[in-house]
Formats: sequence, C-alpha cells, structure tokens
Amino acid sequence: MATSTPAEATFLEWFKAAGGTVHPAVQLKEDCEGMGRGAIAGEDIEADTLLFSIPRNILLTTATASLQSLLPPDAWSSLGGWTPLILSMMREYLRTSTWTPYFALLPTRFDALMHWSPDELDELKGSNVLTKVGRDEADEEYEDTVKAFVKEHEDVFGNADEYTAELFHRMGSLVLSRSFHVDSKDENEDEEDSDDEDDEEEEREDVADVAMVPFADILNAKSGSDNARLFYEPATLNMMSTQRIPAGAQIFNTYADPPNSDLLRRYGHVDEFNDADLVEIGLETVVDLVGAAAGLSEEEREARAEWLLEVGVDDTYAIETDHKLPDELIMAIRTFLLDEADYAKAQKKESPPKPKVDPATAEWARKILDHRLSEYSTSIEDDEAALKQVDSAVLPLRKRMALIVRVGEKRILRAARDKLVAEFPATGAARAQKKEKKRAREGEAAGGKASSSSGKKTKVRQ
Ligand SMILES: C[S@@+](CC[C@H](N)C(=O)[O-])C[C@H]1O[C@@H](n2cnc3c(N)ncnc32)[C@H](O)[C@@H]1O
Repeated sequence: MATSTPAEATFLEWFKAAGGTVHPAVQLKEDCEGMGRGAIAGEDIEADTLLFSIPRNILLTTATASLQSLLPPDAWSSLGGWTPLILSMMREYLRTSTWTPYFALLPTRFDALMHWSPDELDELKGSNVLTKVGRDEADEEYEDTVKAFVKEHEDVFGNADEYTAELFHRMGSLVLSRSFHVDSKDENEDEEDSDDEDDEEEEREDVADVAMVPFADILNAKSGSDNARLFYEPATLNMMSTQRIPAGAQIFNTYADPPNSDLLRRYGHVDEFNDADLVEIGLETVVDLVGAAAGLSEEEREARAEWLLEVGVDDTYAIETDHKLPDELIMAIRTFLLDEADYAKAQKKESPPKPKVDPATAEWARKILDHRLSEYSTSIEDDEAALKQVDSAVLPLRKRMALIVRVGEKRILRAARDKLVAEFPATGAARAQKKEKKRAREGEAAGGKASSSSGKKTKVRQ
C-alpha cells in the first residue's frame, strides 16, 4: 500500500501490529480535495470488498483507556456528558504511548462552530443552529469541573497544568467530528442500528458507547457519494465497499446525512448540494406569533406550550427539501388557535388537534414562514450574488460555509411558502396579488394608470 507521509506509515505499522488489516488498493491521501486527509482507491475495488478491518482492542473508549481503572469509582461516576472520554483521551495523549501513532494523524485545527468568533457566528444569524453551538457549556465544564478534578487527582493525571482548556476543546472536537457509536454492552447488536457515526441524541448517549475508531475516522463524507460502510463484528469493525470504487476515486463513508447546519456545527464543513438539508422552526415562534395574536396571556401561552410538550409534541419543527410543513408544526399552530372550550376538550383527551391544514392554519403557517425569513440579515438574492465570489481572499471559507447554510435554509422556507400559497391561494402573497390585480383593474376602468402607490388610484378607489 502506497503511503505519502512518515506519520501515515507509522500509523499503518501500529495499526497492523495490533491486528488491523488493510486491502492493498486502499491508500491514504493527506489532502483530498480540500477535505483534509482521506482514503482513495489505488486501483479498482469491487463492491462488497473488505477495505480494512479494525480490531476492537484499538478503539479508544472509556473502557480501553486506563483512567477509569485508576480513579476512585465515586470520582469517576461524578463526571458527566463526554467528559469521562475527553479526560481519558487527554491522559492517554499526555501520559501514554498506546495511541501515539493515532493521535499523530488527527487534526489540531477545526472549523466546527465551537471554534468560530462571535463575528463569524453572526453570519449565521437566523439559523437555529446558533442555539446549539455549545461553546459556553464546554467552557463552563472545563472551568467549573475539569480543572479542579484534574488538580484533585494529580496523582493519576500527572502535572495538572498540561490539561489545558485548548487540549480539552481539541479532544472534545475530535469526539464531535470523528466518534462512532459502538455499543459497549451487546457486541452482537443489530448492524442496522449501530453503523452511524452521527447521533442526534449525542448529549444523552451513554459515554461508554462513544468510541474513537482509528482508520474508520479517516474517511470523509459527501452527500450522495458514500461507497463504504462500517460493519460491526464481535472482534472487529469492518469497513466494506458498498459499490464498485474506480481507481483514483475517494472512499466515502456516510455521517448519517446531517443538514448543512449540523455538518458545520459538528464537522466544520458543508455540502454545496445537500439532499438532507432542512430549516428549523422553534415552538417559541408559534407561541409568540399565534399565541399573542389569539389574545392569550403570557401565562396561557406558556401553559399551552408546556402542554404540547407533555403530550409529546416536539419543540422544534424541521422543514426538509420536500417543503412539506411538519405535522407537529400544524398541530402546534392549531393548539394556539383553539378557543378555551376546545382547548379544555383537547386537554381532557390528552390529544392536540389533528395536523390538518385549513385556511386559518395556512395563513398562520405563512406568517410564521415570513417571520422566519425576516430573521436572517440578508435576502436570498444577496446571498446568491455573494456566493458567486470565488476569490477566497474576498469570501473566506467560514463566510462561504455560513452563506451556504443560510441560503439553503432560506430557499427551503421560500419554497415551503410558495407551496403553501399555491395550495391555499387566499393566504399572504396570493391575497396581496389578488388585491393588486383588483386595484389595477379598477384603475384601468377609471382610465388611469393604476399603481399601488399612485394618488390617482386612491382617488379611483374612493
Ligand atoms: C471523520 S474526519 C475525516 C478525516 C479528516 N479529513 C482528517 O483529515 O483527518 C471528518 C472531518 O473531515 C473533513 N471532511 C469530511 N468530509 C468533508 C467534506 N465533504 N468536505 C470538507 N471537509 C470534509 C471535516 O473536517 C470533518 O470534520
């Protein structure tokens, strides 16, 4: 197998010495089309070929790292979220050589949203992704827990000064962008359920099931291009080709098809053409717009929102590229339109209104879409013009990626609005258009040149 850098050669030596196998046609490449390191086919590879096989004992997890076994059980179990794994990785990185060749291949610089400045994040104004960046929470975790914890257990960690915030965020970013869900309890689990490296419930996931998987995490991903997939065997994880990969082509895994906002948040990149793109609308928009207009007091609005959550309606609604309004959004709108008697009945039945779109609901949905569109600082037209800039000195990478996220979201919002207005012509723009046509007809009938702002038209109408 051809390798291009000494670090890659050392990594492969380590990988094979631990029992890993690599198909001779699989090659590592340090710079794959702006995606960082990746793997390519050195010659044609047929479908269903074993590309590489990873022994489970080289996965880096809380079970394979030694920190857990060195700490008092109470101290270990006092840690939450991903901190046990991040601290385990920090200690392995600083104090052992077990995974040194693996760490040597991992990036130290990231474009995930955690690493963006406030000004850069401002480019995403309007996108719901800004509520999920998590930088403040990560800073707090380091300042309030990790620092003191490492100091208290310096006998296990060694010099606490080396456990810096920078290293904590680096390891956290590696977990965010490269970890896999590998069930720690049942090794014969259903492959279908276990092969994705993305997990929307990452925060609630048991940290014991989060694994760093050397070699598998070298594969990049691109919407609609995956040609390899990880299979979970009792002693190994096997990366198999899922279709023929021609010589020279990149080997792509899937990251479970996140929308661009989430790709950017977790992985620090976007797909210019992303079939899985979506835009989110929060329950608070429904509460603020519909609840307020329905004359509900703040407490009543809050109570209805709480009730929706209690009966299992989500607080975030995603419109996808089919531009269909999510059922739960319709249910939420209709809940805020119920009069007191009908709301009481719904409560008694513990069932929100059915997701049926009637003209009144459509009108509110249209207003919500308009409101969401108004939350971005720029128009779709501005964004589309800006995207034509190819000079990265004028349009740097992060700005470009933010543009792609927001233009994708706005296109979906606009298309959903168009679809809605076509289905319910009496809503919003259609109604305005109708009025405009009527005015024009009246203007013509009166022999004037009607225009929406002309004084003449006003006279005619009078
Ligand atoms: C699982 S790692 C893949 C290996 C990585 N390229 C490396 O250099 O180590 C995921 C990271 O690869 C990069 N990446 C993967 N797919 C990409 C794509 N389609 N475009 C740009 N970057 C991509 C992103 O930086 C992402 O955070």
